[in-house]
Amino acid sequence: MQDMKDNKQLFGGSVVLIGGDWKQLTPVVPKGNPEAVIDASIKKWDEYDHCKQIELKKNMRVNEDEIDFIQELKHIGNGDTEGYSNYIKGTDYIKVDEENIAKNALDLMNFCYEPQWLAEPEKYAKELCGSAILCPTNTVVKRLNQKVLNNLSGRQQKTFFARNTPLGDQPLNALTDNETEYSIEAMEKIETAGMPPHELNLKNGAIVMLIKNISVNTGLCNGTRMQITEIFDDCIKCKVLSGSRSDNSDEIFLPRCKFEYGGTPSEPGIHFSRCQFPVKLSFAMSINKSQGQTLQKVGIYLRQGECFSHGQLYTAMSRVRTKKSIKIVTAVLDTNNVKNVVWKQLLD
Ligand SMILES: Nc1ncnc2c1ncn2[C@@H]1O[C@H](COP(=O)(O)OP(=O)(O)OP(=O)(O)O)[C@@H](O)[C@H]1O
Repeated sequence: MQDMKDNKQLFGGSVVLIGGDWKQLTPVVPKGNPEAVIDASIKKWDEYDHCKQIELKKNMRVNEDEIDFIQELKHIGNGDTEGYSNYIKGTDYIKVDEENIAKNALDLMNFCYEPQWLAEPEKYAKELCGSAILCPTNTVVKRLNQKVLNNLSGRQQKTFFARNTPLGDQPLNALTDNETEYSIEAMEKIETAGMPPHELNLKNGAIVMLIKNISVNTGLCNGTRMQITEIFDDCIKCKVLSGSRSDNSDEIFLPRCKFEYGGTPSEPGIHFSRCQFPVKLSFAMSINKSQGQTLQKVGIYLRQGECFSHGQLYTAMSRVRTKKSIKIVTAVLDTNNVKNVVWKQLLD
């Protein structure tokens, strides 16, 4: 901006509006400890002192009559130990109210995805799309997605295996047999948030998330939720259910796309390209991926691991409009306590 406007002031003298919520998740720093994450915050930017902060005070997502829930979300987001009776003194745990507890994954699944919705997924597309199971890590997300998919009745089911091709100097055929086997296996095992899996299980009626910006202007962007309506060998047909195209339930055809992995310090190991449909199952998703979404029901699954990073619990709980739209499976059976990580340096 400075170059374009030939002006050495910050942003070339233009007014720039940056929006965000300090209580929500931070940018991801691969393998970063809390100090590294805090260091990556905009608060550590040299020019941060030049920014004027304007506070938006009203929660527009939560229903206006949910006064206690609005207050509770503030307490959780700010990590308040005072004035919030659900805080367990001397710890970073809070007690979840009984009405928001689910006993296990099955309970949670039945809450988020009612059996009748799974039996007639096309009829209940909006309902299925309005729900999500959220977890702190992607490994658990994958397992839960498969569980819901198994319970979904769909007339067509297909598994698509990606084509993984090594990039860089050494082609696979230059390696010995053992090395080739190892390299192929290594590529197939790699899963990241920004790339579809090597093995993609799809079914008619399944809820998936687009993981590539196809056309931002027309609402087909990373994070758009859709329902699979037809599966072909070389493309999939999907109904768009979230974002600007959701009102007219547009249907689109998606071909396979190329994704690239490696070649950067945050993506160690083999450098390769993966050719796969640009979607991931999205009955369950990571809390990070849910940031920005508004949902009708949220199931938070913590049995395989508590929230471990700043703002995860707050982000997960603040996706919905009412408190009764949340159920949580806590880390330990018969305990209602969940960990709430808040790094105060990131707050105001
Ligand atoms: N001006 C408004 N009038 C009515 N409702 C609004 C308005 N702005 C936002 N909302 C409601 O709040 C919800 C969240 O809005 P939006 O996604 O723009 O907020 P956000 O700041 O990006 O939220 P978050 O960061 O928590 O995801 C919307 O789905 C909508 O229901």
